[in-house]
Amino acid sequence: MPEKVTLFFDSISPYSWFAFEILCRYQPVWGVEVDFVPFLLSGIMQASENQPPGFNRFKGRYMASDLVRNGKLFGVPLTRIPREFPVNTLRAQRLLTYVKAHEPSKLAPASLALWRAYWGDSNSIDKEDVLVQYLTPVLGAEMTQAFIAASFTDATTKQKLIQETKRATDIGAFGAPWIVVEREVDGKPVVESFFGSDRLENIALMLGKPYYGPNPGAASKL
Ligand SMILES: N[C@@H](CCC(=O)N[C@@H](CS)C(=O)NCC(=O)O)C(=O)O
Repeated sequence: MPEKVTLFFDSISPYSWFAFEILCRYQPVWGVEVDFVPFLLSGIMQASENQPPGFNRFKGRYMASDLVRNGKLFGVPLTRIPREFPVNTLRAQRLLTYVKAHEPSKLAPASLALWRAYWGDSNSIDKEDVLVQYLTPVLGAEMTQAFIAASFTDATTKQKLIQETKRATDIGAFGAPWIVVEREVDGKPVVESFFGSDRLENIALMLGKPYYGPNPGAASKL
């Protein structure tokens, strides 16, 4: 059984952005299979009877500075809590689900573009013109228009997003990023879940892989 890391994410979640970036950097270092899976955090919150941390004003205030500090630590251009927060990411997550199904190699750049739009540039990703602006450099103008139109109406995409959200709930997810690590120990499959972008070091330890901090490329040049 090959080692596999599955990252469930929603573009509303800035901590998912950190984990996604770091996992992209470590995938070639660790040589493990990585699967990025768009899900719907609002569905996870509902199913797990949890609440986004920002709903508590003390946690919300702390998060605002924690996020900017972590952006610097991880080398991710998160600048501030977006002007319009939260936004509904149903359209964005359906669109990423559609991209994964039809143009899988574009999932990572498309996801990163949406985080940059919302958490970097404070542009609301529930707006079609924002999706067009940020995805055109990734998919090209024609494909962007076609994918946006199709993903909003396609029944398979709608079902897939529901299924993936349910799959994460069934594994025990209560937040994002939700990271599932599959490996074999003594010939038996072992599956473990991790919550948060601050668990990459634990994952490295579990997989018996090196961890050089959030930017392995920079560390190797030291
Ligand atoms: N300590 C985690 C925090 C991650 C986090 O707060 N994620 C939010 C979404 S952006 C969440 O789902 N929170 C649920 C909870 O705190 O129970 C990290 O550094 O990544």
